[in-house]
Amino acid sequence: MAALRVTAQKLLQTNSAFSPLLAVPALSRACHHEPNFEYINVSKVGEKQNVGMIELNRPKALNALCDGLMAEVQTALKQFEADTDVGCIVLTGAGQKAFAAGADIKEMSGRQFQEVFGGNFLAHWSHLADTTKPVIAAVNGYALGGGCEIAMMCDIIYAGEKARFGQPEIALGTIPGAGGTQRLIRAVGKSLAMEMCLTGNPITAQEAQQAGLVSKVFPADQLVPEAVKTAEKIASHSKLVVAMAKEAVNASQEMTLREGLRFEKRIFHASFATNDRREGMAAFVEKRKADFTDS
Ligand SMILES: CC(C)=CC(=O)SCCNC(=O)CCNC(=O)[C@H](O)C(C)(C)COP(=O)(O)OP(=O)(O)OC[C@H]1O[C@@H](n2cnc3c(N)ncnc32)[C@H](O)[C@@H]1OP(=O)(O)O
Repeated sequence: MAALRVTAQKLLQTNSAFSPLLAVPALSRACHHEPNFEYINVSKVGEKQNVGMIELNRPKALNALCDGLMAEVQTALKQFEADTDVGCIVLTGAGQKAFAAGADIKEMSGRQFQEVFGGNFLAHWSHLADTTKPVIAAVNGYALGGGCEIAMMCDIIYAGEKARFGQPEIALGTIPGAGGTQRLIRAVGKSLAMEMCLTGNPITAQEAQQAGLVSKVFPADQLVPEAVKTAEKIASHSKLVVAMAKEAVNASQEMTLREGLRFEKRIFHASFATNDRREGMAAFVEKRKADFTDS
């Protein structure tokens, strides 16, 4: 309990001037099992405390994604995956200047080919894309390089009005390595993806929304509360069936239309094996609210 109080105090002190968490209407609570995170803030938020919140917290380095930070994100995601109360996760950056300005260039600059190739550098980042619970990226400010890539690993991207999305690796003499070319082309099409990767120029939140990278744009101070509101809505449904829906949507990126349609239908059939499908339909017929048991 004392540790919980200290963590909550730390959360408030660290970000009291600008933390988007403070704008979340429902009480946010630091996680019970929280190890000593150095680079991120982790809490459960929402009225029912069923939304996992991960806030990248290296504001002096514009939340650059050093190895330690990415390892902590992986740990927090594993915790939320295992937490049966959590139905959705929100990933955001501390402050409004940056979601994340990319991989930590200072850390990366001395690395050699044999180290990055031999050690399969960046492989562990994909944990974010493999999460079975839905993840919403709430992007204020810069989402550049790896920052844009981790946003694209999430299932939904909401942006603040001043967000900037870009793949500026070309100016560093390298190229995106955590899905920047592949996910971008699927999200915005070849011409814009190519332009972004070859010029390094970022696009605005509004351009990203028009092109399809972002689903909604909000005033900066409303971004996280809106993301939490959506996360709460998702968390109010059956976690089992939410995972099925997420898998079906994601499958389309890797399948032909014919394969995707078959896969979707089979998952739809599978939902009939769940108690929650029975409960959801019974609740509609009986004109009452469904009481899902995630079974
Ligand atoms: C994942 C893969 C495969 C690759 C990558 O992600 S490579 C990185 C791609 N990202 C970038 O190239 C962006 C680098 N940052 C910038 O261009 C600028 O910082 C900016 C345009 C985002 C903001 O410029 P501003 O003038 O407002 O702020 P700065 O003084 O430049 O930055 C403040 C502070 O943060 C440090 N910083 C920023 N980005 C990074 C980064 N990616 N890695 C490490 N450190 C970063 C910056 O050095 C400065 O700190 P110091 O004053 O202590 O040097």
